[in-house]
Amino acid sequence: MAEIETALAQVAAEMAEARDRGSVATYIPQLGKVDPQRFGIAVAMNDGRVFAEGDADEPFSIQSVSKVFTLTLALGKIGDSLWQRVGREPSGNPFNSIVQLEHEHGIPRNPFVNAGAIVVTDVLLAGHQPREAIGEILRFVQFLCDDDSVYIDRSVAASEQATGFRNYALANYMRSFGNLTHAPEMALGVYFHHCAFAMTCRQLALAGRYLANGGRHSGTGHTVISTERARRINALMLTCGHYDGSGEFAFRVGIPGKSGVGGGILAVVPGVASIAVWSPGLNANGNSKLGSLALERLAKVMNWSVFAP
Ligand SMILES: NC(=O)CC[C@H](N)C(=O)O
Repeated sequence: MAEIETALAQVAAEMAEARDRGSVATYIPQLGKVDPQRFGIAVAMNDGRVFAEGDADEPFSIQSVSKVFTLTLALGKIGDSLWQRVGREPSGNPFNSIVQLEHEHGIPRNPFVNAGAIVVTDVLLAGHQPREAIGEILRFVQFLCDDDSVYIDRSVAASEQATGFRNYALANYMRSFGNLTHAPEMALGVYFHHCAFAMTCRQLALAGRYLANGGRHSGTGHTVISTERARRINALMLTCGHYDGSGEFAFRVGIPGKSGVGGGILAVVPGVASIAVWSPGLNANGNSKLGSLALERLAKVMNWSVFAP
């Protein structure tokens, strides 16, 4: 097995050479301004060591990677009753698709497509004002990575609030089936803000440690969630974390991962490490092109896979 430092340096050097870097998301205007040449990667090992390469200390918009943290909080809040409102199957459709919702009576396929994540956010909003719910999610993420400097990029949230017509459609549609308990603009206000969290690869890798460590915060030893739930969130990340590219990611990389249209991916090697990678250019499924490739290379040289002995 390769040394992690050497492997990371090799992967970063290879990515720096890459010509085809995908295209940055422009449907959220603010994300379209990010430099596609950026690349960062950080690995937080369960033994406490952290390794990083490239732009690993530059904050980026985590977007849908935040759905892992909101799912964790919602399961903590209402437990398995969440599954009455959200499914656990891959969708085989783009992240912002509306087509299945009609056939499936407003129950989204899984918590990682937009519709599912909006329901999860609706759960977190119960009993709170939107700003309190946003604060709770932010504090949770800051606690996970042990770093109060994680912040909300308000220009990204405002950009999406002004242009997120599909998400308004999804929320209104689910509300018509009774699967949204708050006004769509309230649930979406919280959703757009947690998608707009700005984090570095280092912070994100640290925040994901509990998933690599059986639900325990490996810094403090606190139980974040039960071991069983950590295992299940990892299973959902593997099957649904890359939308209609989830099968390909499992095939090529072989570990659970959750992508975001900001170009970030959080990936988990259960029992070993939490990895965050960032490259803003996306492939056709809206997942980071070089981020996926970097994880494929790293997993291969390190022999990291949930399918290998
Ligand atoms: N895949 C993503 O990262 C999508 C998140 C984005 N905020 C949206 O709702 O469109």
